[in-house]
Amino acid sequence: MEKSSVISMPGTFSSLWSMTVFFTLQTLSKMHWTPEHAQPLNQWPEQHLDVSSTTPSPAHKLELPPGGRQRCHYAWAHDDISALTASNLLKRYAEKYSGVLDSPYERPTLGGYGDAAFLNGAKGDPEPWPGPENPYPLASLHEGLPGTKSGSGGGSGVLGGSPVLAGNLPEPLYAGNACGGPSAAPEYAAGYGGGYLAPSYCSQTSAALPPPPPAALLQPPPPPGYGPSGPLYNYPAGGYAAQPGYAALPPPPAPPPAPYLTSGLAAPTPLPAPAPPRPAPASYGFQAAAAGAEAGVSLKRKAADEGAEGRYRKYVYEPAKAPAADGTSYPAADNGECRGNGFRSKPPGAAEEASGKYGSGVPLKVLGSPVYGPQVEPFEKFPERAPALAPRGGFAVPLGEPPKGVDPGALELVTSKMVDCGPPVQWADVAGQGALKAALEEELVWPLLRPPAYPGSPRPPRTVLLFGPRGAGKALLGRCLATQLGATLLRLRGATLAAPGASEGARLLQAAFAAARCRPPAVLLISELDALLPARDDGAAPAGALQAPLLACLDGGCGAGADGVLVVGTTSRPSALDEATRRRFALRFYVTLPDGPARGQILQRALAQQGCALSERELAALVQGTQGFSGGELGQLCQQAAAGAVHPGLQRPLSYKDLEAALAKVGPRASPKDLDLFVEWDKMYGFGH
Ligand SMILES: Nc1ncnc2c1ncn2[C@@H]1O[C@H](COP(=O)(O)OP(=O)(O)OP(=O)(O)O)[C@@H](O)[C@H]1O
Ligand SMILES: [Mg+2]
Repeated sequence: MEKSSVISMPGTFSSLWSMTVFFTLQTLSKMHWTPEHAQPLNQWPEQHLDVSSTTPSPAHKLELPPGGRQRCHYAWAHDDISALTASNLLKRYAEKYSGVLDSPYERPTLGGYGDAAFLNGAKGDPEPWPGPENPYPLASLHEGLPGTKSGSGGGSGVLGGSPVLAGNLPEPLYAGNACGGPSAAPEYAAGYGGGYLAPSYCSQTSAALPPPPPAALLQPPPPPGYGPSGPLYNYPAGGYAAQPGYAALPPPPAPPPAPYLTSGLAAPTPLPAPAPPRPAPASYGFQAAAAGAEAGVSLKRKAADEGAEGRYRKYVYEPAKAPAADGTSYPAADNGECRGNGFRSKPPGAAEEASGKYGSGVPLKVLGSPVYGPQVEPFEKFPERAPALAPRGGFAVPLGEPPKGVDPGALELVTSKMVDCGPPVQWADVAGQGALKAALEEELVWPLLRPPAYPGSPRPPRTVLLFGPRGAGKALLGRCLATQLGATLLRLRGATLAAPGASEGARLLQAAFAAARCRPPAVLLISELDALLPARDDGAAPAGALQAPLLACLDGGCGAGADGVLVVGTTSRPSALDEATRRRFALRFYVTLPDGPARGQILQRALAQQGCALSERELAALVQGTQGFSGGELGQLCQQAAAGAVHPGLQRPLSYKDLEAALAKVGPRASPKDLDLFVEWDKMYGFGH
């Protein structure tokens, strides 16, 4: 038997029907295709099955890709069926379906047919065919066939199936389109000759289907505002509505103050009579240093500057008080005995207890430039006091003997000239610098006063470097440290030591360290430390011959290695310190210029000393006009104003006009560049606070 052609069945028929026609056509050997076969399948019932040949006609040939065949499993006719069987089959199914074939019908829409029945032309089971799943909704079959109309014509398939079929065949077989595609089928062109090839080739549509969408399109759609064409962040135009419970959010923090601008008092309204023009201090950059220095300050320490309650309240600058009734700036000693650093009969701890630990009720002295000089007392007259004080941890050591090798004459000179007998300085006496004061107390004073936690516990630092512009209060803080430690204060000036020559300076230096060791606890305050070192910036004079003795003494070679001595070095030229010297100072803190509020406090206090009280507006204007002034320069300003107010034969109180006039003569010395260098050095070598 000649190889039969491929005969596929309409997809809209039931499997039974397909098998019937299939086998009928299959077994009618020697049948030949006639042009009648090219008629649409909906005309089949009216036509006889005049199949006389298995030779495929051009209309039977489908250009189907292999994939389509695999997926569709359409039937292949073959010739291994006997003539008898074929005859029987033909007879049987012709009888069975004669009524069907002969009856007129209406063309239903394809949507009424199931999609499982004709998935495979050879399988009529209602169960789903275990073939590959179609991940995408299939397009209409006809879109993929040659000669079909594109578009979504609403016509039914050619073999859309008759209502008779629909009624006769099992329900599940007609649940929809055989291919699972859209139920609407386009109409075919009039000349289309593939009546047999009508839309039942459901699986073949996979080849003709448009390519699957890209994977990106299969993703769930992004939320609004995140689409590729949408804006990156879809902020509502008017901002987010207040959420319940979040309505009272505070406004975002203000940006940090601009460099070199005051962050303190508000700019006052201009005064009626402006001062004569002076090199504008407002453009001065002094606040950059403060801002940079305070960038990393903890809130805890910042609270000190803001006058917060609690343990840091003691750092708050005390308001100005009038001088003592007797006119003396400092309380007279009970017995006139100088114990160094202003200590007299009462230890600082006792004074604190009497006046409240954090300064409330402290009998204030008037600050400003102290009018005292180092009060001298012979070494032998040092009072006994250390044992009487509260336990001071490692800092309280028994009196030491003068170390051997120290020149007794120099020792005598040091003790007579360098012991500071000025008044004690409390934290509250230093305006501003809250963070620095807290850092000094936490990292220096407390560890020194606290008893060692255990034998062999690390030693607290014994050296600290305070660096910053001239007059910023470095020495004042050194004095304050001595007060807090209840220590004898010995003050040295680098320039003074270097002046008499290298050998004499070295002798004095060693004697100072030795004297400090003899009277523990002691604070040795060495101002202008850079004067002892080789000049690095300007290449000028001092040969730096004192550097070696200084380093030796700092290492303990001058008897200063004892526990009871704290060395405080200050400098306004930290860049002059080489690494060896720098390393000798365990702590390095930047003493910044006073900010606006601190300037106001210093001015108030200094002016009160002069018997001058400015109005709030005048004081604010003065604070604004003294940006970049150090504490020392503010004191000079007040002194200059006071000098201007004195006329021969006329003594009048100091007024704001005098201060304005003084502003034309006294100005800040540190330039913005200097301040930037401090900030840089602090970043590199400082400890921050
Ligand atoms: N924060 C401050 N509060 C109160 N007074 C201050 C403050 N800063 C400076 N002063 C006053 O300014 C004057 C100069 O201060 P001090 O001698 O401590 O400055 P300094 O930094 O040591 O200067 P120098 O680098 O020239 O040695 C002192 O009279 C001091 O009382
Ligand atoms: Mg000083």
